[in-house]
Amino acid sequence: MITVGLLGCGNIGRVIAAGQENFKITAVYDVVPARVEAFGKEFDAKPFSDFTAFLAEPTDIIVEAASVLAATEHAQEVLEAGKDIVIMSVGALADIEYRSRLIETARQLKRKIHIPSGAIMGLDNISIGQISRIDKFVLRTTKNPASLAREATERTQLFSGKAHDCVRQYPKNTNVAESLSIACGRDVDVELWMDPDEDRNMHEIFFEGEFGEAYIRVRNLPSPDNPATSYLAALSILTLLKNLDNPLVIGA
Ligand SMILES: NC(=O)C1=CN([C@@H]2O[C@H](COP(=O)(O)OP(=O)(O)OC[C@H]3O[C@@H](n4cnc5c(N)ncnc54)[C@H](OP(=O)(O)O)[C@@H]3O)[C@@H](O)[C@H]2O)C=CC1
Ligand SMILES: O=C([O-])CC(=O)C(=O)O
Repeated sequence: MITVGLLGCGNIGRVIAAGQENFKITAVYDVVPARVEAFGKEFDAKPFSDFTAFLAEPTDIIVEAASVLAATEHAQEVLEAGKDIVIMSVGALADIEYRSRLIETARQLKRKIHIPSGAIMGLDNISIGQISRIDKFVLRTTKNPASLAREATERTQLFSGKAHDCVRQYPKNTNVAESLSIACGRDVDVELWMDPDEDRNMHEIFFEGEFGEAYIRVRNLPSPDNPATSYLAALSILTLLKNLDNPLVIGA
């Protein structure tokens, strides 16, 4: 049985904990002590408010489902402690120097950094961008203003530019832009819109290159506990965890 240390006892953490089968969350950590205590009690995991003690607990893998700040602060020490990590707050990897350091540490220590597909589809074959010519890559994300903690009476563009800049400005809403950039091997173009008539978290991907062209549209239901996060993102990381010990690897 794979043992998991969960960093972040929020919306995604709860979906993962409720779906445990071939893995067991044995240790949990969060910035909110009362939350981590209650979570530990509910899911029979040891609660920690001190990160060093959390990391020292024997676990096979740490799952970060907290924030870009948490991933930035802790991913390196997780790898240095000899553990694999799953990073949900992929925006942390927009810092190229930091990303390179993490990858180098993982390579030296023979550890893995897993990035779930999250709130999008198609990440598998978008990786062909690493070996093949790409002529156009645009991610257009549209959310209800409430999901962005804003108000608007009409469709409004919030951002147009590169993924790295977008995820820095909207770290709770555009991690997918960074996942796509890593998969495709370039800082992709991003548009972020808020639309009061859209009740879903919509991600449209326009992809053209040597292979031909693709258009992917995902209209996600928001998570019940956090409208900024699509429910698909929680399902995605849960699926990744369930397949960690599966010898059959599917997809690019
Ligand atoms: N890759 C992808 O496709 C997607 C990624 N995400 C990202 O996944 C992450 C988790 O999402 P979700 O579960 O919905 O978020 P929630 O806000 O519901 O839960 C996150 C939990 O982690 C806590 N937390 C935040 N910062 C830290 C820290 N530095 N150390 C310890 N605990 C911390 C939060 O506390 P507090 O409430 O006090 O902040 C909260 O309890 C987010 O970063 C989100 O942006 C979301 C959707 C898609
Ligand atoms: O959940 C989503 O739809 C996307 C999201 O918030 C992110 O990429 O951070």
